[in-house]
Amino acid sequence: MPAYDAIIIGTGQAGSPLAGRLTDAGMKVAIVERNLFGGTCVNTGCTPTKTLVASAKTAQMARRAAEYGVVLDGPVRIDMKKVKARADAVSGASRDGIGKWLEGMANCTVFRGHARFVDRNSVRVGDDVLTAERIFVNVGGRAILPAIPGLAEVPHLTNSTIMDLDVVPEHLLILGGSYVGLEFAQIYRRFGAKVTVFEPGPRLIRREDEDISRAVADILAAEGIDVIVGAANLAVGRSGGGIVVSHDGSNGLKAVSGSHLLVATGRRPNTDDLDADKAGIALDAHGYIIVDDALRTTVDGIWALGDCNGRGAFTHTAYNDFEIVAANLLDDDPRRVTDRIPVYALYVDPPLGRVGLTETEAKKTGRRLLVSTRPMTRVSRAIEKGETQGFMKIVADADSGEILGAALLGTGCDEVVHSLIDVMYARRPYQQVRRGVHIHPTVSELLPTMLAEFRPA
Ligand SMILES: Cc1cc2nc3c(=O)[nH]c(=O)nc-3n(C[C@H](O)[C@H](O)[C@H](O)COP(=O)(O)OP(=O)(O)OC[C@H]3O[C@@H](n4cnc5c(N)ncnc54)[C@H](O)[C@@H]3O)c2cc1C
Ligand SMILES: NC(=O)c1ccc[n+]([C@@H]2O[C@H](COP(=O)([O-])OP(=O)(O)OC[C@H]3O[C@@H](n4cnc5c(N)ncnc54)[C@H](O)[C@@H]3O)[C@@H](O)[C@H]2O)c1
Repeated sequence: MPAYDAIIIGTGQAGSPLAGRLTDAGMKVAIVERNLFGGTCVNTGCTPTKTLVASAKTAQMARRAAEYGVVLDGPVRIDMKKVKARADAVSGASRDGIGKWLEGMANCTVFRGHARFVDRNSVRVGDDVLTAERIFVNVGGRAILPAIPGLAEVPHLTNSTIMDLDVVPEHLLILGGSYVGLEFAQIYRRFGAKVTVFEPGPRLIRREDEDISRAVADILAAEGIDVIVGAANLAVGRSGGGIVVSHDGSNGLKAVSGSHLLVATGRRPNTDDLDADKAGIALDAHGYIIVDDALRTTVDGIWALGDCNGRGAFTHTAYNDFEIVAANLLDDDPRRVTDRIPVYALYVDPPLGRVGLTETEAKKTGRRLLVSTRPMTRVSRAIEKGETQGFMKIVADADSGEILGAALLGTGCDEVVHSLIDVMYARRPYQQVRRGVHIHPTVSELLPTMLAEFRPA
């Protein structure tokens, strides 16, 4: 039984950097990966999707070229094999970099295979049983396949298998109108597919404020994406050579036929095949590993990081989990999950940059609120770029001046939102940055103006 100082299960966004820190600290580490180095983000998540978003944006700008006085002879055509090759190359370089780094890391042994707990100190990988005093679980998650009638009988794609497509679907049907569904909806629409999104909820991206949902729906509708919200009793089946999605609409049963089906209905943690119970690790009702504020599981000497602990669902939260665990373990620095402010972006174009509470959530706190909004049609840089869709909204506490949250939907807003993120981390009231002079012409230059224009909510 090879004995290690630490075992890491999974080479996602937390596991690999943790291997680096632990070996630097002199520990002998085993890291186990059952599939591709780098996990979801690198192989089937952020990296390939944002590469596809870039191809889709280029196609869209090429279609709009004449508006900018740029002459392109002939219609825009998509070479999907090249689009895929570009995404594969970007992902591949990242994956190979991580693989080489781990395999060349002094004091680190890489095991390729599926890890299962044997007990609280040991893990089986194939014929090997590894033991260690410390075990770090970074197993991530995968797409949920919901219990929709007919789904098991029809060919369907997930965020993983859609990466293998090297043709543009004639008509892409998408179940789920949230991050995964909407990013792929716009990507494939811009590649020339007909796209229909089915969302059982009353609106798209339901966690956001209604005005944001509406604005995103308008942006997608303007590009010809069909969105069906309130789609009840969804069922799928075959129709000729294709697939049909049926749902109860306002006037009875409706059916839409398409060539491909993408399931984008949420994710589940990879804990069902981990034998976590053999180590005594407690899971919640959805299979997430229960952790405390320092990411310790219910078993001494076992930590859970990244998507599998249910405390975050993004690459930056998984990486921050690594920072928290390393700080507590190696630096005597009591970093906590609750120090983290929720931040994320939705990469439709224009993107939605988000930080903190939504306006709806802020209202529920009972605080007196200030709100400032500005349409992108009143942002010079957006006008100059010819990208005036969307609007920006900032919410603050009227008494303390604390910025509580922001939803910035507009060109460049995945970057612009970081000005506000930094003020929130610095725990400064908005008055301290309201008079800051930002660079003209940028979208960011309107943030001080918006802070000066706060009105009671
Ligand atoms: C389509 C899509 C787009 C996304 N875009 C973004 C984005 O733009 N920005 C963002 O911040 N987030 C994005 N995300 C989310 C982001 O990808 C995840 O939050 C992040 O990858 C989670 O990292 P992780 O380290 O928790 O797990 P993962 O990256 O999933 O890594 C887990 C690893 O563990 C391995 N593993 C699992 N079980 C075992 C086992 N028993 N034995 C051995 N190995 C095992 C897996 O093979 C995998 O390599 C996206 C997700 C999807 C699906
Ligand atoms: N830009 C980003 O950072 C980014 C991009 C993609 C994914 N992600 C991560 O991936 C996670 C998963 O994203 P997601 O969009 O798959 O899940 P989600 O949980 O955000 O949304 C799932 C959607 O599917 C709908 N749904 C549920 N059951 C359904 C059914 N049976 N039929 C049709 N629709 C159904 C839900 O109402 C919801 O709108 C996110 O939480 C996010 O953390 C992040």
